[in-house]
Formats: sequence, structure tokens, C-alpha cells
Amino acid sequence: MTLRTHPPRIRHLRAYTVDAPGGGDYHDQPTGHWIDDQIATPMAVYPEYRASRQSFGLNVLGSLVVEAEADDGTVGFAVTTGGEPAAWIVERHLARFVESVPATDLERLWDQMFRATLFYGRKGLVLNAISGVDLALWDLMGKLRGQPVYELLGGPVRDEQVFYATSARPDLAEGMGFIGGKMPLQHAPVEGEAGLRANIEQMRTMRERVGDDFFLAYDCWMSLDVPYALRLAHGLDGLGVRWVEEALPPDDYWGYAELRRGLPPGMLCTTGEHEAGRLGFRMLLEMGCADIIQPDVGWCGGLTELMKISALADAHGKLVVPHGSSVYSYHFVITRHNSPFAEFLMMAPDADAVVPMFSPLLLDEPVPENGRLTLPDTPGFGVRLNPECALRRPFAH
Ligand SMILES: C[C@H](O)[C@H](O)[C@@H](O)[C@@H](O)C(=O)O
Ligand SMILES: [Mg+2]
Repeated sequence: MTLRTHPPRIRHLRAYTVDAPGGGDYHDQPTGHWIDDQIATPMAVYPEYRASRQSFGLNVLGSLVVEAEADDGTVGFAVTTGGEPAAWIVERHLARFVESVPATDLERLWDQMFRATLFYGRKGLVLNAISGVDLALWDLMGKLRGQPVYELLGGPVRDEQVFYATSARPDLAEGMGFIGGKMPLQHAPVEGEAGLRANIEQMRTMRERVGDDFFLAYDCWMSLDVPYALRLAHGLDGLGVRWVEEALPPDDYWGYAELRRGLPPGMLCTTGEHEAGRLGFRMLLEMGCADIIQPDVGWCGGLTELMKISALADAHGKLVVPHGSSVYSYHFVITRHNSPFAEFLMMAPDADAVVPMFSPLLLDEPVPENGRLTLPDTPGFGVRLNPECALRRPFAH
């Protein structure tokens, strides 16, 4: 009989915020950044909140940094969105499950964190916090075992990964080697027929600027209703638009199913970046809501949950192309056949250069070169915290 070797235990779980823009909260950018301004949102019904997403608080949370320290001194960490409220959840609630437990007991820890927060959690901020802890534990496990996380997940299924770019300027992204470009939709339904025409014309202009083989997509960031989304989609027919993304509020499973049924042939329905947990994705898959699901590994429950979501999608014959989340999704995508490419968010203010997604918070954060990336074999997720970004620990326990 082989006895289980005793891994180090987790000595301490710590949660920090960062009083600087960018990092885990990539929407928190200085004024004038393409990612915050003139984008259709659910708040566009209120004219005073239309011009910039920062006006209604898209950047209000800030970054969450979670550190898990083992009793041999090894430290794993992860970065996501969540700021002070998520830091409170980690320190005052989740830490009790994690501290003094073997550092490799990820499955049990995830289950305890999820069950214990059901009465106020399930989705949203609490899942961001659980994701942050889970990812820090995967980083720690990689460091303890001296292996990159993608090896812990079963190893790569291809040598390198290719990327599409989310950008206000897909035409520039094409020149940088990306395989496709996803633009933010600018005009919401409240802007009427003129807005609808402008949305279609903007895509037509972009199609004229890029090659036929370069795919385009529209990111609608929860801002539409079914009739508008269908009119938009049919107006875009023939422009090589591969998908229409997150057209509806995340809980409108019935609307997504109707939208998907009504899309022009060849145009896909995608969603999921604001969905969480395997049961949320089960709704999307079983109700026929999406052709590609897009969980964010920093928001959906972390890697432990993403593996289950991905297996479920695979069983439904669907692709998983995670939302953003940099190294935390790259280490996953490279290990899964049903994740054939990854997203890269163009974080340069004018979308004219490749900038690491969580800049300036991480060091060694890999970026695609010529649209491609081979992950290094550094243990864990292979990134370091930038010592120039001051961390604050508001709820130390
Ligand atoms: C550009 C989009 O509106 C969001 O900012 C982006 O985070 C997300 O929706 C995406 O798919 O990358
Ligand atoms: Mg999106």
C-alpha cells in the first residue's frame, strides 16, 4: 500500500488591493482609453451614463491579489477583479477553510468555499473571490511541484496557441498577427435606427480594412434585447462576422436561446464571461444559448471549476474560449482540444500595441508575438508581482 506523501500545509492566506489603475481591474484605465468610452452598455438607457463606462462605476472594484503561503515558505498568488469587498470575503470568510489544510487539497477547498458562501454567493463578487483563492492555490501547487500549471492540467495539446484580439482597431490587430478581431459595439438600442445603422456601417468599414480570412466579431456587453440583436445580426450578414457576443443580460437564457435560433447561417452566438459555476454554464449549454462559451477563469470559480465547465461543454460539442484573464486562461487553453484559440485584450489606450493585460501589476506576463505564444515552463503560472505596485491589506486577520 502506498501512503499519501504529506504536502506542505497552507500557513496563511492573504488578500490585498492595489491603489493604482490597471492590474486585475483592466477597465480601470486613465481617461481616454478605448475600453471605457463610447461602448454600448445596459446603462445606455440613462443618457448621463452613456459616454464612459467609468461614469457608472465599471472600474469601482479594483484589483484583488490573493497570496497563499505554505508552511515551507513557498508563496502562490493570483490576481483578479474584486478590490476591497473581495479582499474582505477572502480574509474574513474563506481563509478559515484554507489555512492549515494540505496545500494540494484544491477540490475539497473549492467545495467548502462554495458551499459555505451559498447563502450570499453563487455568482458575481463571491465567485471572483473564490476564483482568486483557487488560482493562488494552483500557482502554489505548481511552485511546490516545480511545474507550470499547464503540466498539472495534463500537459499541452499543441505547441503554441493562437489569439484573436479584442480591440477598437481590429485592422491594427491583423497587422500584429492575430487571427481575428472583436470590436465593442458602440451604439445601444436606445440610440434608435441611426445607432443601428452606425453599428452596421462600422463593421462594414472594418471589413473593408481587413482581409477576407480575418474574422470579425461584435462584443455587445449585455446591452441589447432579442429583437435588436436579431436586426443587428441580419444587418451584419455577409460581412464575415463570426460571432455576436454577450448580446443580452447574462440571466436571460431564454433570450439567448431565441437569439441563437434566429441568427443568420454561419454566425455564432457566444456568451458566458459574466456567468459562473458549472450549473450556470449547464443552463447555457442545455438551453442551446451559445455556440462558444466564454468563462473568465478569474470570475467563474477559478481553474478547478473551469475544468468542469469545459468538460461539460466538450460533452455538448461546444468550444470554450475563455474571456481575457491572461496567464490564468492561457495555461488552460493550451491543454484543451475544445479551446482552439485564446482571447487577447488590447490594453494600449489606442489599441495600437500589444501590452500585457494585467500591466503594470505582473512581471513576466507573456504576450503573443505575431499572434502566437509558447508558454514558458516556469513553475506555477510563471508570473511575479511587480514590487513597484504597492499592495494594501485592509482586512488582515
Ligand atoms: C470590450 C468589452 O466591452 C469588454 O471590456 C471586455 O472585457 C469583454 O467583454 C471581452 O470580451 O473581452
Ligand atoms: Mg465580451
